[in-house]
Amino acid sequence: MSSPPSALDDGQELSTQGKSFNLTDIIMTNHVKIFDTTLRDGEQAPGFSMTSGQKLKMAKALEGLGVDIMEAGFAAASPGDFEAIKTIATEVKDSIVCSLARCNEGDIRASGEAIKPAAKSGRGGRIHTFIATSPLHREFKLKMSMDEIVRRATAGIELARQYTDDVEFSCEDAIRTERDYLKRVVEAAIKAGATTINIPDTVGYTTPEEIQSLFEFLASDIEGADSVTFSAHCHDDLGLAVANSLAAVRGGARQVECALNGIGERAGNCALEEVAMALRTRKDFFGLSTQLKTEGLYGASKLLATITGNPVPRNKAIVGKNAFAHESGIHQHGVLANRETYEIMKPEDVGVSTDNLVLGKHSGRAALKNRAETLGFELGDNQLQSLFVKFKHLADEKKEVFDADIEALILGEAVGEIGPWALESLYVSAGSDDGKRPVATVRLHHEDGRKETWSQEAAGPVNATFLAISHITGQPLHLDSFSVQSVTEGEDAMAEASVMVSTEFSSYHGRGTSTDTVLAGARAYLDVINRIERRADRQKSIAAQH
Ligand SMILES: CC(=O)SCCNC(=O)CCNC(=O)[C@H](O)C(C)(C)COP(=O)(O)OP(=O)(O)OC[C@H]1O[C@@H](n2cnc3c(N)ncnc32)[C@H](O)[C@@H]1OP(=O)(O)O
Ligand SMILES: CC(C)C(=O)C(=O)O
Repeated sequence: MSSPPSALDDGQELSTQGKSFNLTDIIMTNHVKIFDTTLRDGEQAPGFSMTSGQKLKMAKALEGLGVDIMEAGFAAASPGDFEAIKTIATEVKDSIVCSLARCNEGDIRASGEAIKPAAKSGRGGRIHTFIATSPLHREFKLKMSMDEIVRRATAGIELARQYTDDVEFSCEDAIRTERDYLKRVVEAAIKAGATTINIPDTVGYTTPEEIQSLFEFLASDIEGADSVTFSAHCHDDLGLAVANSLAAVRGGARQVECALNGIGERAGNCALEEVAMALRTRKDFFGLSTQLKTEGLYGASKLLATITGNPVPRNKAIVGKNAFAHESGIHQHGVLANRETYEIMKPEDVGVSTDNLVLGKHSGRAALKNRAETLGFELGDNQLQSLFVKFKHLADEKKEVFDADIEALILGEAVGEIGPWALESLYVSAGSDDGKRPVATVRLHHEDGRKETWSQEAAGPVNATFLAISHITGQPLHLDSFSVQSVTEGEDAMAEASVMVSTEFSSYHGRGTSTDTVLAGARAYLDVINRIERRADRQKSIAAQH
């Protein structure tokens, strides 16, 4: 198979506006800087705002990922954002911390003050100042002439340079700006001292070919181009943000602005995890690297989803639950033979665990046998066939078949129903605002005849219920997740609760259903405890046999 042409093939001739030049002569570095804007453009989207503490937590995760620059906020936006940037600039050691500012004195001074802790420590902080340049924004939004915008940009950059040597300038809505005028603004910005020139596709309007040619034009036609880093900032209104960012890089951009999970204004920004893994996976094509520790991508993405309360869609590239999951028999068969049949990246390279064949109704014998073996069961052909029949029946009823379900099938048990513990009654008092905490009274009975009741107070009714169950069973569990979803429609909808728990040795998933959500939760929690106890019993009897 012949390899695809690299973006940086030696001697690649580019033609822009009738001129010819060699891109490798102009772009000396193969390092693409990752400028993360999760905490600024990402946070400014509805439903994604974070407290200062949450921003710091995310900032630490981004630092751990190895982003070159993190835009921590917009210092003039609010006292809270100012303080958050200042704290991040104090705490973050390995990434450059940046604040956004309009081209006006107040914003730039606020940004300069906010990043001072980073500047003082010698690491340096960045001020990112911007002004719109397109005709629409000039006429209707800013109501400024072309000359006035150039004056504002120049003055803003000069002021920013009094605080830091690291000044980024953005021509907002650059894509819809006349090329001649864009050239004029960018040249003025470079003369005024900007060290990074960002070309935003503010409204997600461009196409890969168009943006690549624009960056080639900048690299070849702008005076002072070789003294600055060109940067792309693409929005996803047409679903092209990642493709456009990669095309910009092919055109000469050496900084990509992006956000985890692709969050950002409207449809979002270029997704950090996607652009980073595209550069890594297709290094043969792009010939470029980032300094990201991509193994942290999945964890950082999950942290962001948890902090903002916005789950990552299952089918999201790189970090979605399905990104490395295979349910179809033919795919599973291929992956078991050689992962590369259906995987272009290693799950562990983005921090996803490798045990990810999802068993469901489309799965085949190969995957079932493999999972049974992973769980420690060697099956003969007849046993596998009989298990497969039971498994298919179960998969028709359940969306996903978990390890514990398979264990139960192999051992001939009904799924999620059999003890040793059974819930006899649950009574919960909650909802008053008279200062009393919710109380759950739980009565369980064990198959050995024991019956026990316990009342527990806690911050919430579900928490109180779980604590009471743990008290009776002697199983204090650490929850990985608890969720409830409606599985039928109408006022008496059936709720399905799902509980995930990790112990030292394994993960357990329990389910419970009821029209009462707290009762569904109690059943799911008890389901987990029963699974743990049954497994322990099994292991004891296996040990006794040997
Ligand atoms: C493409 C982007 O993502 S840009 C970043 C967008 N992010 C944000 O806006 C979040 C933070 N913003 C805020 O908190 C507020 O908008 C503030 C505090 C910055 C300003 O609030 P206000 O003073 O009430 O102004 P308001 O938001 O109503 O309007 C923006 C003003 O800035 C002006 N302006 C907009 N961009 C720029 C710029 N780059 N440089 C100079 N002035 C600008 C507008 O012309 C308008 O001026 P006017 O008040 O004289 O009409
Ligand atoms: C401030 C700039 C970079 C921006 O967010 C945009 O144009 O989308």
